[in-house]
Amino acid sequence: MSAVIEIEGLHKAFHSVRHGRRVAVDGFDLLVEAGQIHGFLGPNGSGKTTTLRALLGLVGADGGRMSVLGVPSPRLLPQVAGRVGAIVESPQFFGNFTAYRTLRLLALAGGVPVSRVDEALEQVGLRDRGHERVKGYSLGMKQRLAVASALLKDPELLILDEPANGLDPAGIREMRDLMRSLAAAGVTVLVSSHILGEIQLICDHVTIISRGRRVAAGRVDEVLAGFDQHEVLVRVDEPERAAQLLREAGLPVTPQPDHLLVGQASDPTVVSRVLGEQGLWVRELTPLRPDLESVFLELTGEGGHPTLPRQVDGSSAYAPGAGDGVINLDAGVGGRRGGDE
Ligand SMILES: Nc1ncnc2c1ncn2[C@@H]1O[C@H](COP(=O)(O)OP(=O)(O)OP(=O)(O)O)[C@@H](O)[C@H]1O
Repeated sequence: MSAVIEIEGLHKAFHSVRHGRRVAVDGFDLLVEAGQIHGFLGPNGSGKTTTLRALLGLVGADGGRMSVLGVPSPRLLPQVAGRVGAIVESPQFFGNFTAYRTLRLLALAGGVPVSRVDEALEQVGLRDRGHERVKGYSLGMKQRLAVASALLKDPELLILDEPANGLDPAGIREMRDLMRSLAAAGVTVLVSSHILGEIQLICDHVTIISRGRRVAAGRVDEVLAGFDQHEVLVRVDEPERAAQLLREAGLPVTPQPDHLLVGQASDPTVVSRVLGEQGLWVRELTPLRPDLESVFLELTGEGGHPTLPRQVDGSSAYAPGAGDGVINLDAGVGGRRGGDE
């Protein structure tokens, strides 16, 4: 896999008379490889937009190394700009123009064949409505028009900053389908968001940023596996007796009001066997898998974990240093490893 975006050690601080110096991005790393739909996740104000703006030369970085499609960015970005589509700042469209006219103007200005206009409208599902005025468009349609404007040059890489922002569930689903179809067509997509369910549904890889630093990166399933406690939820008629039997079998049990949480149950049949052998039959046995939301909340310290962000990393290219509160997951290996907390 070739690197499409590489960021190493990006630093950016803003200075203002009122707030003084504010560090927005603090030694951040990002690796996006060809063919990925890569989710860039972080809470509000964690540095996502600043990172993307710095990558594209819309704001100057204070330090770090960045490249896009193999060339140093932003210095040599113009060399590959024709292969990159990006929507980092919401484009404003003239309400009285149709989508077709809008894109035609952009195509002419950008030296793109006008024949691409219909194709781009088709790609975002606006072909049938392309001759309507933009002011009559829904927010979702405007977002899709924005994506169409980035697709005009038929890019290899598409960078989208919060494309689902402000969309209703139907609009979010349209955006998701659009990204999937682009990825199927071979476009590498980097999409920032704080809508975690969306990212989990669309993206194969993820990088999580918190307070300007990367706290997790890798394949979504590997990042999630690093947080799998192998817990199962058990419902049974005699919970107290069941808890005692399970503890005697060496399994940690946390009683809840209407069920038991049993840890270290990577093989849930152990639980049913221990209980069944004593005549206790389970009514429900559900393995609990972490989702991106719970992992995100834990990593970004927004879920009641006041500890410093830890790092989960499925990418060998940026194996974090030892002894810095890091969890390092080798590609393809689940489970927690390395220095934890
Ligand atoms: N032009 C600017 N001047 C001063 N501070 C800024 C500027 N742009 C961003 N910041 C600050 O940098 C930090 C990171 O902001 P950034 O917009 O990159 O975060 P974000 O992750 O994109 O957030 P959101 O999801 O809310 O868009 C914030 O504290 C923000 O206030």
